Amino acid sequence: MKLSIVGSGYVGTTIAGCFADLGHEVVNVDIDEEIVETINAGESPIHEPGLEELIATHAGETLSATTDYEAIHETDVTFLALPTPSNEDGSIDTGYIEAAAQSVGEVLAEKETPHLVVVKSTVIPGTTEELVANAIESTAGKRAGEDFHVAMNPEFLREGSAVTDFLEPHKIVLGTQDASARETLEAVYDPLREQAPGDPPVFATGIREAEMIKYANNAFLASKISLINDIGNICKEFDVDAYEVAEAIGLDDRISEQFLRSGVGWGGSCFPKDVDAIIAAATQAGYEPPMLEAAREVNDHQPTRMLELLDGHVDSTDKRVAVLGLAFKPGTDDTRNSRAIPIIQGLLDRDATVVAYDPVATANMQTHFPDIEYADSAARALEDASAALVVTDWDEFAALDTEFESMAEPVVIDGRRIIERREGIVYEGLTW
Ligand SMILES: NC(=O)C1=CN([C@@H]2O[C@H](COP(=O)(O)OP(=O)(O)OC[C@H]3O[C@@H](n4cnc5c(N)ncnc54)[C@H](O)[C@@H]3O)[C@@H](O)[C@H]2O)C=CC1
Ligand SMILES: O=C(O)[C@H]1O[C@H](OP(=O)(O)OP(=O)(O)OC[C@H]2O[C@@H](n3ccc(=O)[nH]c3=O)[C@H](O)[C@@H]2O)[C@H](O)[C@@H](O)[C@@H]1O
Repeated sequence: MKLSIVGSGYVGTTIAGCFADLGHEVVNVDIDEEIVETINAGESPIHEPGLEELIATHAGETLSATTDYEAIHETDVTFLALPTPSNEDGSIDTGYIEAAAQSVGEVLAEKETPHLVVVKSTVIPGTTEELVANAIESTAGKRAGEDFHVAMNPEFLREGSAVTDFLEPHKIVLGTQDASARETLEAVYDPLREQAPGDPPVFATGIREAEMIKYANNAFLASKISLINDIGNICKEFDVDAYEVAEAIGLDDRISEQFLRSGVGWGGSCFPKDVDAIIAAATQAGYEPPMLEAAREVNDHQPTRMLELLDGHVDSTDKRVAVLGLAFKPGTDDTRNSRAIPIIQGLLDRDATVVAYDPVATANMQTHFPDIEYADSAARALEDASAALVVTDWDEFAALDTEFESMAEPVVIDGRRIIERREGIVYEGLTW
């Protein structure tokens, strides 16, 4: 099939490369010329394992990119993979998706053959059928459900494993309001289902349900982490190892072992944004969700607890303190909503001299904190430091050993259970 994908960021580029690899003819439409040129040169504009190879293989053949929305005219299906960032009050900013939908409508005005517009972005229930359909109608001069169709197909990939997650999904959720849209979307995913291990189930549902499923999925996972952090904090009070507890409860199929790593909490471009967005939307609708508010509160508090553990060992005023790990999780250079941000801010509030290290995320953190010191290795960050705070579970931190000997005071506060307790260091785990 011929697919156009509007927005070529983490989601848009990943699904473009994967759909091309599955045999579809794909064009990426993005307003960013540099991204477009990069894809057309056979390179990936984002760092994701396996994506560079897919783009190199298919660019110039069945994969291309353009800034010209006209390319949509030649395609059957358009995916909208636009950002839906947070407004000040936590609600989603629908400006990007509305602008893109209007541009799509301008092209559909001249198109005579059937067209399906699929929302891939994470959006509040009602956005696809109302805002997106209306925006297209306004510029196309056509009717949704008659002249063109809309659908919602949430995405569950994770950064750092985006290609594998997309090609080997736990489920494919198709939100449609009519049979023809559902059949078209099923045809888009048929090649993926044929090759994916375990024949992932297709969950056909309504558009609003599909929109909500995405928020429910992320809210549930974020809450699961907050719950294990709450339990972990209790464990710490009773000198109980929260990781032993998590391992045991994870053996119960009803709980499952995944997302039970307690520590300094969840960050990234999605969990915080999506939890905020669904709380804001629910509150506006008249229901304040106490569980989700508590999940957010626990998450906001974990960095404070980590800093309080530090205070119990060291007065960090005018002392060098190492922060190991700046990315919101290992395998990415993304620092959006990283737990390192409140940790660094808390250290600066204590007048500590912060020396930070991350294998790949230094440049991104420099935009948040241009004036702190950045080391080029964990070993250098530890030199003369009176404490080290471990914020990201990069594997290389597990290998640190004699490097701790160069610290002024060998206090290690571990927010991710990545350093082993050992002789010669004063070790504090956040929840163990
Ligand atoms: N990043 C992730 O891991 C996941 C993200 N999502 C959701 O997918 C959506 C997209 O997220 P990302 O890919 O991370 O965003 P992103 O910020 O990485 O990429 C968005 C792209 O859209 C382009 N763009 C903006 N306005 C445009 C316009 N009018 N026309 C054409 N292109 C335009 C930007 O230049 C950028 O390349 C969001 O709603 C997000 O919540 C869902 C699952 C996973
Ligand atoms: O909507 C999205 O964008 C995506 O958000 C998350 O993916 P992502 O944010 O890339 O990364 P995760 O692996 O889920 O980690 C999120 C945060 O939770 C933390 N985490 C994760 C697992 C855990 O057990 N404990 C824990 O603290 C990580 O350190 C990280 O800060 C979801 O896992 C994806 O399914 C979803 O598509």
